[in-house]
Amino acid sequence: MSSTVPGPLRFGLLGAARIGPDALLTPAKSHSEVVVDAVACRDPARGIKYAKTHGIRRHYTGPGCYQQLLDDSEIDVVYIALPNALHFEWTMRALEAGKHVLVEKPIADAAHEARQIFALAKKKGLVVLEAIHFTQYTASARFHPATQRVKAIIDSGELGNVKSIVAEFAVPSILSSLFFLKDDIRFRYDLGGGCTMDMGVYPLAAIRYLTGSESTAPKVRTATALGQPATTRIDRGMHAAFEFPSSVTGETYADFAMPGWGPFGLIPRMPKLSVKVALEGGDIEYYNYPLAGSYHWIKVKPRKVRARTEKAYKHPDGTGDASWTTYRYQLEAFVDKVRGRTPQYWTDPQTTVLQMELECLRVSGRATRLQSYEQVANAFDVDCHFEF
Ligand SMILES: NC(=O)C1=CN([C@@H]2O[C@H](COP(=O)(O)OP(=O)(O)OC[C@H]3O[C@@H](n4cnc5c(N)ncnc54)[C@H](OP(=O)(O)O)[C@@H]3O)[C@@H](O)[C@H]2O)C=CC1
Ligand SMILES: O=C1OC[C@@H](O)[C@H](O)[C@H]1O
Repeated sequence: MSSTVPGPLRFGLLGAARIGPDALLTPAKSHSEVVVDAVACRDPARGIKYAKTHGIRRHYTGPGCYQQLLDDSEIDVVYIALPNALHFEWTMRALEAGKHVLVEKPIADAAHEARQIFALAKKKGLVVLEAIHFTQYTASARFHPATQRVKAIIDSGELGNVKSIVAEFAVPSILSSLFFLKDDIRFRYDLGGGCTMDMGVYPLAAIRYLTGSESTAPKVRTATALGQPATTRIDRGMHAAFEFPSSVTGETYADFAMPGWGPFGLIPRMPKLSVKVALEGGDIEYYNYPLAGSYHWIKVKPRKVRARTEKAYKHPDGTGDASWTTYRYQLEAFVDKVRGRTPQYWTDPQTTVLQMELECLRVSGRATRLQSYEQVANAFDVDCHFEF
């Protein structure tokens, strides 16, 4: 069912989250069909300040504020930027309330929850999108032109078949405190924390998309959760190895606080933000794929031929805008879908569900509602290691 609401779609935010401005509030300013009309925040003072700072007309605060926003008949779409463990519950509640939903990644804690979400959305005729903004996985579902360009180079056959692909997203430990709060939701097991469900979502989505294996899950060879004090019960980082059809191998690495190297690990590492693809006839490196809209480069290195560097901030057919972030491209597609138009890029539910299957394989205990990494390892036929 497409939205027949006249005028702009009225968005409501569940949570006065830090990501709100980047993911929705700023992109909404350049979209004529979007108005962010209300925010719900448990803390009255913070909610009022957030609404004022971002020019949001209305706010709901205090206990019960999230449901009050869902019950608001003037809201058409809900953007959910709550801690991961709350995504499933509030997405289901929003759908029950008849709202379209843009929900932050990961869409839920487990694949069976993602299936329930899409089943309810279908029943209600509503749109749900997991906000993995830099790209999505189906051939027709790429939100940022740069990611689309890398896939086009691979698919062109210029460098032959893909042999292996490695995607990394890791913050050096010395920079960690700049990105994450001391009491960050990412470090809370009870809130669905852990690196795999947070930063780990990106490299996994990247290798699935770029190898064109969105409709079948690759085989997980190994999954190594990296150290965090056992008391927190979350993974600080995750390294995983995959095998795709045609023997293409893949690796992902994500880390909240990548240790240094050398004597006592004192020499800091650089942030890791690239996807590297090795093909029969050369290599491609795509730098800053998680935030390609801010800055990126694509280095194409054919064997025996001079390397070239490309950038792509607009689609080849001229659509989009060079100033658009990955989030803005995502919003464009989401609104088109809600309005019943054909978005230039979209993700079918099955690809989102499959991503959840893989995250669960690789993730901290929370993801599968199991109690320990050992149980995760036993629950799936995978070589899981836990290095603490
Ligand atoms: N797509 C992207 O690029 C990014 C996505 N994200 C995703 O967005 C979500 C929010 O992340 P982020 O903005 O960094 O997080 P914040 O901690 O800034 O926001 C989380 C929000 O959750 C609400 N909340 C509800 N219950 C709790 C609870 N028990 N403890 C803490 N907070 C609670 C708070 O709402 P209230 O205002 O009511 O207090 C708060 O505003 C996560 O799912 C994360 O994965 C994050 C960063 C980037
Ligand atoms: O989605 C995200 O993107 C950027 C990361 O730094 C962050 O932890 C994550 O939530």
